[in-house]
Amino acid sequence: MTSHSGAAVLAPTAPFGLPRRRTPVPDFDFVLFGATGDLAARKLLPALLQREAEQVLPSRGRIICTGQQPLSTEEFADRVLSGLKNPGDSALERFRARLCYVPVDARDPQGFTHLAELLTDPQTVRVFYLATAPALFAPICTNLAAAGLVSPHSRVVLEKPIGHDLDSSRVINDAVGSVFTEAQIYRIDHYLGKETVQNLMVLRFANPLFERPWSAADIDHVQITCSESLGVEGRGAYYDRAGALRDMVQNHLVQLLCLVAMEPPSAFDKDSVRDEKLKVLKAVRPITGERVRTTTVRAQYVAGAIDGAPVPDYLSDIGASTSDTETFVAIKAEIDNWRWSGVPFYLRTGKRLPSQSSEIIITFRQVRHCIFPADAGPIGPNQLVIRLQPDEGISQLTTMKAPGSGRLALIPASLQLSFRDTSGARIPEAYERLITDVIRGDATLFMRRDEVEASWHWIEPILDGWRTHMPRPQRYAAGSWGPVAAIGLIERDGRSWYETV
Ligand SMILES: NC(=O)C1=CN([C@@H]2O[C@H](COP(=O)(O)OP(=O)(O)OC[C@H]3O[C@@H](n4cnc5c(N)ncnc54)[C@H](OP(=O)(O)O)[C@@H]3O)[C@@H](O)[C@H]2O)C=CC1
Ligand SMILES: O=C1O[C@H](COP(=O)(O)O)[C@@H](O)[C@H](O)[C@H]1O
Repeated sequence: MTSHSGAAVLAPTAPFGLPRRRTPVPDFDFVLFGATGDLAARKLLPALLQREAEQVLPSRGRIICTGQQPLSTEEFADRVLSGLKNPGDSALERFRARLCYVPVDARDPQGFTHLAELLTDPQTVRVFYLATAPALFAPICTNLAAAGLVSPHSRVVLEKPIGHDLDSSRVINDAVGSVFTEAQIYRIDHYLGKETVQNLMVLRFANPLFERPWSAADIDHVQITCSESLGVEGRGAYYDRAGALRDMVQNHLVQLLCLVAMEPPSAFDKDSVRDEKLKVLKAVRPITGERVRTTTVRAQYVAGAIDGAPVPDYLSDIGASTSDTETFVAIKAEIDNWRWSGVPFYLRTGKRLPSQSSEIIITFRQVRHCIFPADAGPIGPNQLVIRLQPDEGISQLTTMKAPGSGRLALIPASLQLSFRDTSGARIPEAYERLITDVIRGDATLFMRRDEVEASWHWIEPILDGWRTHMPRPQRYAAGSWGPVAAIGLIERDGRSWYETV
């Protein structure tokens, strides 16, 4: 086999991804708060429709949608269905039959009595999915409890970010925790539902080939990049209050860091995995005071171009005349434990970068002694590139002999494995898996309270340091890989950022 780049391709010998679930999805009532919002329209309802098309949903499963807007079920369904791609095979009609819309103001108990009229069977699994601003999580939970809607078979899903900082996150967790037990609370981070992110655990813990050299003894550094070419896409009001650190690093990048760095859990179950992630969070070195200057970069995009098309600056995108919100962050993180001492983890994320791509790159240490003549060419470090999106897969950068009978020449070569080509299967959207996991009651790919708070505990000193020492974000042109300072962050250590596809 050869790859599109002409390099050799690793032939797969086993199917990838976590074991396929056989447990059927039980009968359910899925109550979606924020059903008229952006997340519901772009991710949640399409994910449910896809599950419908795959005939995974039981015939007794209702999707009860709520929002403030006074819509009838028919108006809501018309609006939603017109925006969804028809998967064919009568799935759209079956899906419409499950939908129901109830106007509910999260802060007004009245609407909850209407929900109570619908939710009459306490034995049916009830999922309350809170796709609203986090400020509404507490009132929604309080009103659900007051209306008698919380049964032992109820679960609540909290969208990220949970809070704005450690204190606000604790307040929300306390309020939700006074109504639901921890086992009933599903804190979602959709990155954990991405096929390749799950595969990271399989890669590490089902392949001794990778697990054995997985430490400071053999790994030089790790890069985690989530690059977006998109801007804030109509979410300016939210984003300008959050910024890239809260929006992406506190959750998605920190979770990826944990999955790369954690010790092998004793089993693939929710608490074993979450216990190990928590240990990593406790070992990440705090970035306090002036250290933000040398270990972090924050920046905001100005006008530029992506793929030849002009792109306006951030202020025009959010319709404001001034803002100090960062749309780019780079951080050098260090983990103070036996396995990772001395191995920097470089985290980078930003909007309006050259490509929409997320990757984890593990760079191994150089050979200890080179036996080849200097004129054979350099030996680059081995790299393992885990592509989360697009074109999910793995590449291994190696050094090979250039074919031919002349003088020995060493060349870099890439062994590529594309999950799509390997399995031939459609790669599911993260929310498809996560939503059915909640209905099934599997919390393995969700965050526990202590994890979320430990992550805020690490993020908060960075926010404090920025307020004091770096109140103004640097600038970068849309379509570039961020400010020069981000390059400096890694070059100071004698390394360079890997430019993602
Ligand atoms: N959009 C995204 O890509 C992502 C979003 N998230 C998170 O998901 C959540 C929702 O985000 P998003 O969809 O973008 O937000 P939107 O602003 O698009 O939607 C907010 C939703 O909340 C509803 N709402 C607002 N106020 C009330 C109220 N008082 N009572 C009842 N419902 C209310 C709105 O209803 P109405 O329209 O009727 O007012 C609307 O359905 C946020 O926590 C966000 O951080 C997480 C990851 C990605
Ligand atoms: O949670 C969020 O994630 C998206 C990026 O998700 P992806 O699956 O497209 O990589 C980001 O655009 C958004 O700002 C953030 O809230």
